[in-house]
Amino acid sequence: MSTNTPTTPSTDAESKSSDAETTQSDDVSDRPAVLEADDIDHAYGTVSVLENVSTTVDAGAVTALIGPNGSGKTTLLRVLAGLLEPTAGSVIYRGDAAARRIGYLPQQPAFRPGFTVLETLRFYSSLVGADEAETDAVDRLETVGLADAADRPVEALSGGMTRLVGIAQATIGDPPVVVLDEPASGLDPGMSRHVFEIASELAAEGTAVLLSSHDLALVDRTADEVAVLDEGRIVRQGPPATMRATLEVDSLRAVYEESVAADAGTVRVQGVTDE
Ligand SMILES: Nc1ncnc2c1ncn2[C@@H]1O[C@H](COP(=O)(O)OP(=O)(O)OP(=O)(O)O)[C@@H](O)[C@H]1O
Repeated sequence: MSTNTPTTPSTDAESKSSDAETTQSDDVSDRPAVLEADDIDHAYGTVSVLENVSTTVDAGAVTALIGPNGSGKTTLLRVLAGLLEPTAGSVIYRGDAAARRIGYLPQQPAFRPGFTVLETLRFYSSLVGADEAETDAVDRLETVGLADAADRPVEALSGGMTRLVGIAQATIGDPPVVVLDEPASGLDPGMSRHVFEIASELAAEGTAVLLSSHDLALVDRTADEVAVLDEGRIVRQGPPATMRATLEVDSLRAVYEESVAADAGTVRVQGVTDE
């Protein structure tokens, strides 16, 4: 990911965390941009939510958006995923031709009641023309650890299980870009780690994975690139190790605290909170 906002230089050595469990990719040099966003603004009515965001989302990498509540992460993800038209600027897809270019997990996934988990995923597989819709659906369920829930009606799932079905749904058709809005929200610690591992595995296979998260420890360990969003602007971006080194701090949490203006305990509401 690159932006026209403050950036930090990256080197291969710096991009690798010393954490033994890190899954960050080794090589940052040959990741082609799959999505290219240029000078994005977005406003809901008169409320400006994104300003001058220019960035790329790269193949073979996990890119994480972090930022306070209301800073514009969901809005930016939806613009990049092509689900929301920006008020100004453009998003260009530069990936390969694909039946499904972008898979998307919404912040609050919901599925039509009355069908089982397997039927639901089979339906999504058939939409993207998967020849082996049944096998594909079963594989996705196994990947997210939900094979035992295959025959359960979707309305009988817990919140965390529904999110896992959403993640499975987002990867159907092997889209070159997978956008996950807070994929670990509501998941227990083990499943949160598992979901980030899935993101890493997708990136290792060449997928451009873009996610948002408030779990800074998992982001620190997993993401190849991080963009810090504050009040609709990317205020810092780069590999987490580079950001830590630049600011001479030992955690992404400290980078975050140095980068955002929000006071703990107060949500800055764009269009309402005074500058
Ligand atoms: N449909 C909408 N109409 C008007 N304002 C909206 C709409 N959706 C979002 N907003 C406003 O846009 C701003 C950014 O919201 P967004 O959901 O993108 O933030 P976020 O960073 O994803 O927040 P969170 O971490 O709480 O999920 C907020 O001030 C929000 O109230």
